[in-house]
Amino acid sequence: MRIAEIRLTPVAIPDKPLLNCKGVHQPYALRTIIEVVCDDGTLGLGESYGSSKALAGLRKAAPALVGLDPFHLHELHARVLAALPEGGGINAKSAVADHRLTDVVTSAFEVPLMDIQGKLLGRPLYDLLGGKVRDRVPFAAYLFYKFAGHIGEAPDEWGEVMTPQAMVEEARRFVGLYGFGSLKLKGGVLEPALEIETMRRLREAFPSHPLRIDPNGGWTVETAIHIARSLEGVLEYLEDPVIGMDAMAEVAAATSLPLATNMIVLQFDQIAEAVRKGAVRIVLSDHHYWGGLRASTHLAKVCETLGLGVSMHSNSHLGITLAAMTHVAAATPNLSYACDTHYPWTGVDIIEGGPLAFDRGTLAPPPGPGLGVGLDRARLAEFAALYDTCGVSERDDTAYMKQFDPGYERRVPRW
Ligand SMILES: O=C([O-])C(=O)C[C@H](O)[C@@H](O)C(=O)[O-]
Ligand SMILES: [Mg+2]
Repeated sequence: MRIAEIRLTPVAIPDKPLLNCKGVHQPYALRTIIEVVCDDGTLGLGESYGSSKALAGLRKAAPALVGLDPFHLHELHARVLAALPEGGGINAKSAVADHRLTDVVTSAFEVPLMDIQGKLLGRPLYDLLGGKVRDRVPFAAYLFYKFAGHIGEAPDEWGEVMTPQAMVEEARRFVGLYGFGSLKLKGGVLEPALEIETMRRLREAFPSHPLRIDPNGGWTVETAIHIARSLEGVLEYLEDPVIGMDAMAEVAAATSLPLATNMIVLQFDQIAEAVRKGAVRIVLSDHHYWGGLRASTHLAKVCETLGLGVSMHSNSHLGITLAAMTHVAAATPNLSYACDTHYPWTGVDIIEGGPLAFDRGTLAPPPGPGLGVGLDRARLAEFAALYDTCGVSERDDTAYMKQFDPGYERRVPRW
């Protein structure tokens, strides 16, 4: 059995005006849907980034994969490396760490190949990753400060969330709708005193929910140490308070709070330095840039060996990604925290049966075979058409923020 055809479909999906330290989410988030078809007709599905660099890499590597045996994942990686000798990162504007293009492309195709393997074997994908160690995977509510609505549009159903009290209401709604048992706040948006107050109010309103905050490196070392000390005993972990390995190590040395990251440890060769410097105690995995589902389980094993915790990162995404995250999380014994997900903010999907439904903040991996999700071709065509017409061709939170506030400047650290 060989790969006969690969189809790549960039899509745009509606997003909300969610704030972070670099600006605000545009009205559409971009993704690429990947279909790998074998010569017997078996179809594997995948989902990856929609940035132009990621898409160009996927398009360049795809022809080199025709003829590949879907079980030969080492050969997949070798062919991707050969097809993309220029390497590089995937983000147009990355000032700091970036995701390695060859890992992103390998991962984007590894998921559909494993979907195919599962279908051929008649087994759910988690069985190809060692079997599930949990029936349901816990996810965290991903809380964002937000504007009421997009430019030129009426307020959305979540309305404006720009104060600590409004954030408590957002959290209540998330927990009421989806049952999430952990809360993550995207920080670095309001001045530090207000974000400390937000976390304290969340603690009062949700006394037993683990809490975390992630300003994406939006604070100076001084600000981060002040905030960390103010929130000791309140947070389960503090994610990427500052930018850079040395700055993270400085903050880590000054607080009892464990630091987590998806910004300074993005590749296997960055783990040793982080451990040597004591910069992080928790690494966020993400199969889209760590090199795939198997690489995510390898990362978890390395973390176990080094005494590091494992959590899971997300970006705005659809159900193929969520299914893949759930399979790998179900098969990761030392996943020590609820996984991040942006999924509820998206609210639409291109998978059959519509969006996957959380129950008490958890998801069971779709039963398979493979990923256990199918494509709704009408919805795929709809969001592919939106990609062509929506006017967003690259994520740029800062440029969109300038439309709300012409004087806005991108500053990291901001506070
Ligand atoms: O944990 C993280 O750093 C993220 O989820 C990255 C995302 O890009 C987030 O900052 C966002 O959606 O604004
Ligand atoms: Mg993060």
